[in-house]
Amino acid sequence: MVQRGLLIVLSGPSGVGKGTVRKAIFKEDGVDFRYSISATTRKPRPGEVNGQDYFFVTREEFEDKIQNGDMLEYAEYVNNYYGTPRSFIEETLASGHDVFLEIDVQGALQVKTKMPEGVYIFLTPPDLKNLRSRLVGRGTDSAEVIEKRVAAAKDELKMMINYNYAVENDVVSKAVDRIKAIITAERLRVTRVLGELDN
Ligand SMILES: Nc1ncnc2c1ncn2[C@@H]1O[C@H](COP(=O)(O)OP(=O)(O)OP(=O)(O)O)[C@@H](O)[C@H]1O
Ligand SMILES: Nc1nc2c(ncn2[C@@H]2O[C@H](COP(=O)(O)O)[C@@H](O)[C@H]2O)c(=O)[nH]1
Repeated sequence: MVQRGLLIVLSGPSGVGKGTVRKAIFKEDGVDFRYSISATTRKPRPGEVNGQDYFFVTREEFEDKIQNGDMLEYAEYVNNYYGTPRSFIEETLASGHDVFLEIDVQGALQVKTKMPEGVYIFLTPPDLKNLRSRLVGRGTDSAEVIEKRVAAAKDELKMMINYNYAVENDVVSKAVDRIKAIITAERLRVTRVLGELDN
């Protein structure tokens, strides 16, 4: 029987560096995670590619997917829907591959309720001032949207307690090493629990 893959959920406020850290992890030697591409009603930013960064859909299309049960989780965040297509997660885990989700806090907590065996990692900024300057420095959002994202972050940080791990993203390479260590330990724990080392 194929051993089920590990579900890894990286979450935290917008601008903390989830995408930056995730891309750096994926470049590391020996890392073979499958990335779950989310669906969103947000408009693509310059350079974003449909089917690679997100599946960009209309509100009507997204609401149809919700109705059809196609979303493992979804959230409305700063006036747009974001969600995780269910079939990719189920099929990929069943085929024995590890799946990596990079989603907001509302969504991560929904997934944790449904799939508590996953590894839930909250990426935290050194402080809120730093978070705001990362959002400003990224240059992708209006001042109004940045204020909404920082306001959301204040509530999201309070949810850190519900995660298995908190990782500070002070320096990208350090955050990458911390997350890799967590995943190595979790994989060993899961293997042991399944009794693979009994023989
Ligand atoms: N450790 C770090 N130190 C300084 N800047 C960082 C660090 N990590 C990420 N950044 C910068 O912060 C900005 C936001 O990063 P990123 O887009 O990866 O955040 P995110 O959490 O994925 O955001 P969103 O949830 O909105 O997609 C980027 O400009 C990125 O280069
Ligand atoms: N609940 C979900 N949140 C998601 C998903 N995909 C991305 N996100 C999060 O939304 C915000 C905003 O993203 P942005 O690309 O507009 O900056 C951020 O926190 C993302 O991590 C998802 O499938 N479900």
